[in-house]
This record gives sequence, structure tokens and C-alpha cells, in this order.
Amino acid sequence: MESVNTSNLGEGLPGADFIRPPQFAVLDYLIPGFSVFSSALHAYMGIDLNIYIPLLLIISGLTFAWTYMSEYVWSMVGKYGMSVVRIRTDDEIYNIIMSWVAAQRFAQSSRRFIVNTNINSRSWFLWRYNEDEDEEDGEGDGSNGTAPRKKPLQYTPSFGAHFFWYQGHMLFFERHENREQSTFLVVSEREEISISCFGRNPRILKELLVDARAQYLKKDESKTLIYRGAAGSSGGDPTWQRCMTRASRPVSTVILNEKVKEDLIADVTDYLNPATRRWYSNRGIPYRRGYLLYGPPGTGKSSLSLALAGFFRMRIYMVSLSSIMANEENLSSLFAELPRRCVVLLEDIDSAGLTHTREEGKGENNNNSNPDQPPAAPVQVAPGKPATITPALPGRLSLSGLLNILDGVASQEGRVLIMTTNHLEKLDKALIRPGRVDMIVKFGLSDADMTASIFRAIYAPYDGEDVRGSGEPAPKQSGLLDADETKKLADEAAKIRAETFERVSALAAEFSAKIPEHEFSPAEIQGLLLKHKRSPEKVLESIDEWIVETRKEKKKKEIDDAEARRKEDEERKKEEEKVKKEEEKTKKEEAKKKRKEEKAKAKKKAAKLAKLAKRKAEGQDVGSDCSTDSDSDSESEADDKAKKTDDAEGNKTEEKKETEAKDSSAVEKAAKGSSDSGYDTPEIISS
Ligand SMILES: Nc1ncnc2c1ncn2[C@@H]1O[C@H](COP(=O)(O)OP(=O)(O)OP(=O)(O)O)[C@@H](O)[C@H]1O
Repeated sequence: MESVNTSNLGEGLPGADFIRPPQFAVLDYLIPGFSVFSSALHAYMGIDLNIYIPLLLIISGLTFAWTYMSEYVWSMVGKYGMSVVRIRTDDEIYNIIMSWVAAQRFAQSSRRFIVNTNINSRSWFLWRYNEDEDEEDGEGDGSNGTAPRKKPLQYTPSFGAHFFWYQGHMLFFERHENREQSTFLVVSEREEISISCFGRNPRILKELLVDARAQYLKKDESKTLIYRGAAGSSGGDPTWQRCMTRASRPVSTVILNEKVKEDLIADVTDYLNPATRRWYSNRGIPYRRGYLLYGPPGTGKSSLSLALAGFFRMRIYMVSLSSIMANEENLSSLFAELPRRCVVLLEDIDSAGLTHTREEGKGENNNNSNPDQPPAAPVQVAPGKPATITPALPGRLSLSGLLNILDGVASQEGRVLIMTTNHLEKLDKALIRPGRVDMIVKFGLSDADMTASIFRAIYAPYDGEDVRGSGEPAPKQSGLLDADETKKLADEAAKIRAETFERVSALAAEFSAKIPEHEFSPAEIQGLLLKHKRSPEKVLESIDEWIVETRKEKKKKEIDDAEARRKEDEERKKEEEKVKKEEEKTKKEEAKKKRKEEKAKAKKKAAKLAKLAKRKAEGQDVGSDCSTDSDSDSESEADDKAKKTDDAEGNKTEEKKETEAKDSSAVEKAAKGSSDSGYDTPEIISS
């Protein structure tokens, strides 16, 4: 191999007399043309690279080492000199942290960022739509000339590490893509976030987490979070979905007897007191409290439940028992997912399957014909042994199923269980016995006072509202007004307000006098008022027409409902008859099969005896008619046995019936002495 004489490479160039040090040979080898470049530099600019070579070598060596070492060094620093908190994307803490991060300056000014209109976790069970869109002070919806409301853009730092300062500490927010996470997650879900700080004490990280959570909860402070039971995605377990956030409704806006409201609030307050919990556990009494709100539709049952949830700052979990998904399995898994402190609202507990009681079978004497009358003393059912009832339609929730859920862990641990029904008289007494329902509140149709209150609630101006009665926010006063003018305007507004109140009160009295008492629900009356929400006078003009129309509609609805109920009853009866017939058929077939088997057995025995007799006759002198007798004897014996089996089955059924009758009378007796159970009879309070 021919060696290259690097010392000749610069010949012919100015500065060819430049003496190349031996290290140039190495550099020439590594960087071809280096000696030509250095000769040229020396010749034209007088720079001798020879002096800088050691420095260059050191810098490149260090850069080279840093490239390979930095990762290792960082991992070592991270491992031994830093504290890190990883945030899971499938936990609500992800929403909490991301919402905190999005509000920080470092996220706003980050050069590499991700933009979202909704920064919440994409995990389907944590999904929540962006409630900021609901903010009342946002832009308009475009309907009345205002610009359509836009989704706010939210910026969060992109993948990689981003440092920021928190309470004087340098922290790092890191976001990585995690390709190893299960592939069924959408791409945006496959990420990991972490926050780290220098030092082995994670105190500052914990403080940040607590702070972030407090800020997150603060956003929801004046709101009631509403969750609804929903079917799981792609056939999975059902789950609670956050469906709505509403500004908490003041309890005072639910028109109901003040004493009833006070009692209810006092009872729930006492129940939620930690001392009460200890009291219950010391005495071995299950820590649960149930409330039953009953009354016709649109009388304020759901409104009061929501108002209570808002009052106690609890989330409300609602499920309607008349929905298709309300079967025992779904409800059990939903209830198992409930947090410790919340309001659980079970609506329509009079739905099909829950209304057929054991007593119904005994002449329907359980039914209280007057819905306004409080229920009789509740029947005490042995704890953990719910009443046997007519089974619900296949796939629907049965009473025993519901009782199992109510008696289970689901209703304990500080949960406030509220059940609502339109038909108290239809409920099984086992469902509303003390321990399951501790307070019953009756909601009635509107009386004169209620009607007037609803009228005032709609038309009286609220604080901050324009007193001209438009319901718009009061126009902002210009800062240019002097103190006298401001006072004058305020006095004028107060005067108009007082006059409006007076006018509205007079109209309310007139209005309530025209509406028949106990005929219309508050919701119906509210519906009429909302038709003319800016002109109370017009409402008074339209009352008579409205009454006629509403009566007509109600009549029609009643007829339709009765028809629907009749059809449903028919269908249920048909279904029950079908099941009964199938059972009878199976029973008969079984008995027939048994009889046949007995006969075959008897025949076999007779044939055996005949054979024996024949053999004996051949050996000894045995009576010639022996086999015939035994044959017929065995047959009749078989028939007798089969008959006896049938009789025995008949007797068993009779006995069973008797036992059932005894059982139920025993339950009734137990109910009469229900004080033995340690429960009080539910207090019934009515509006
Ligand atoms: N007592 C009441 N006080 C104030 N508003 C009421 C009252 N009753 C009904 N309303 C109004 O009527 C509407 C329907 O009320 P709500 O849903 O609470 O009735 P409900 O008794 O739960 O009906 P349903 O039995 O059909 O569920 C709500 O907008 C509510 O504001």
C-alpha cells in the first residue's frame, strides 16, 4: 500500500515552507484535506492551527464524552438526587394537573406546546366535556346577534422536559410519549407526565399537587356535579358519567314547606357529622340514611335532591330505575363505584318489577287507594332476607335485587340515598321500611301559597338584575359618574325595585286566586309563566285559556297512560302465564317419565320373578299360575307407586303453600312488633 506523504500536500502554495507537526498526519487522516486547509490558513491569515490543536482536541473530546455521558449522568442525578411524581393518564389527577399546568406562565410561554380545546384525559371513563363552554359570562350563541361562543384554546407544554419555578424551587414538567402502553388506547392517550424537583425530599411536589387539586375543586365549588349511570363502552361494565355541571340551586328556590326543608337539612347534617358515624359503628348499626320523596310529577323532587347536593357540596349520582339498563348486575357495579360521600338519587322506584309484592297475591290489600295517605306501619323483613316477590320481567330489576343493593355496602359510608316515586302506594313495604327509608317527604300539587311563590320567583328582580324587569344583568355604570350621581342612580334603582316587588306581589295574589288549588303541578305553572317571562300582566290574561288547554291535555295523557299501563299489564300477565305453563308442562313431563320408569322397573321385576318361578317349576312342583299373578301384581304395584308419587307431589305443593302462608303471616307479625329491630318508624313529613 502506497503511503501518502502529507508534507508535500501544500507544495506550490504560498507558505509552503510551513512546517507541519506530526499530529497533522493524524488529523489529515481523520479529516481529509486538513493540512491543505491549515497551510492555507497559515499562508493567508497567519493563523497557526498548531497552537489551537490541543484545545480543539480537548473540546471535541469533552463534547464527545458529554454526548455519551450526559444521559447516564442525568439518569444518575435523577435516580439519586431528584424526586419525581408520575401522573397517570387514567386517573382524575391527570385532569387536575393538566388544568393547573395550562394556567401557568411557563405553559403559556413555552415554544414547544400542544394546543387543545379540551385538556382532560381521553380515558373514556374520565372524559368530561369542556365545562368552561357553559360559563354564563361567555360569548353568545349567535342567536341574538352576539358572536357565537368559541371554544377557548388551552396550551400545555409539548413532549420533552420544561423547567419552571414554583415557590422558589426549580421544577421540571416532563411529558413523554409512551409507545409501550396498550395499543387500544388512542394515540393521545399514550403519554406519561411527571413533575420532578432537585433533592431527595418530595415535599414541594406534594404541595404542588395539593395546590393544584384545591384550585381544580374551587372551579366546581359553586356548582353541583351531576353524574348519570350509563352503559359501559363496547359492552363493558356500566359506569358513572359526568353529564352536567350546574350552578348549585339554593334550597330556598325549591318551594316547599319551610319546616320540612329545615327538618330534612338538619337530618342530613346530623347524618354527615363524623361523630354520628362513630355513633353508628359503636352500636353496630349500619351507617346509612335513606330519604323517600314522593308526589306527582313536576312537584320538585329532583329539584330538592339537586339543591341538597349543592347545599352539602356533594356530587349527585342519578340513576332512573325505569331505564333499560337498570338491572341488578348493572346497578351493583354502578353502586360499587360510588365515592364515599355523595348523594345517590334513585328515580322512579315504582318502576315495573318493583311494585309487585307478596301481599298483592293475597288480594291486593297492600294497595293504599289514597296516594295522599301515609303508608301503614312498615313491614319488617328479616335482615338480609328480602321478601320473595313476583319476579320482574326478564332482564329487569326485581325488588329483591334492589333490596340486596340497598342493604349492601353501596348505601353505607356516608352516602345520602334519596329515592323518588310518583306512586308511594305502589311500593312494597319492605322497600320503605325504616333502615332503608328514614324520612318520607310528600310533594303535592300547587296550592295558593305555592302558586304565588312560583309567580314571585319568576318575576321578582334578583340582585344584580336590571330592575326594568328584563332579567338582563344591570347595565354597568360608567366610572366617570361622580359620587352624587352614582347615589342618585342607586336610589332610583332601589325605588324601582321596591315598586316592582309590590307590583309583582299584587299580581301574584291575583294569579294564585285564578289558578285552582291542588290541580296543577309547580312545573306546569312554571311552564305557563315561562311563556311570558317578561310580561306578568299577559299571563293573567291567558290563564283561562291555559286551564282549559291543560285540562284537555291532561285528560288525554291520562287515557294514553291508562292504555299503556293496560297493555303493559297484559304483556306481563302473558309472560307470567307463559312461564307458569312451561313450568307445569315440565312438571307433568317429569311425572310421566317417572311413572314410565317405575313401570319398566316393575315389569323387569315381574319378568325376573316369572323366570325364577319357571325355573322352580322345572326343578320342583310350583303352582302354575304364579308368574301370571306376580306379573299383574307388579304392574298394579308400579301403578300404585306412580300414583303415590303424584299424590306426594300434590301434598308437597299444598304443604309449600301452607308454609308460605305461615311465613308471610309471621313476617306481618314481626312487622307489628317492628320496634324489636331497633329502627324507628320512618318519619313522614309532608309539605
Ligand atoms: N316545589 C317546587 N319549587 C320550585 N320549582 C319547582 C317545584 N316543583 C317543580 N318545580 C320546577 O318544575 C320543574 C320540574 O321539577 P322536578 O324535576 O324537580 O320535578 P319532579 O317532582 O322531580 O318530577 P318527576 O317526578 O317527573 O321527576 C323544575 O324546573 C323545577 O324548577
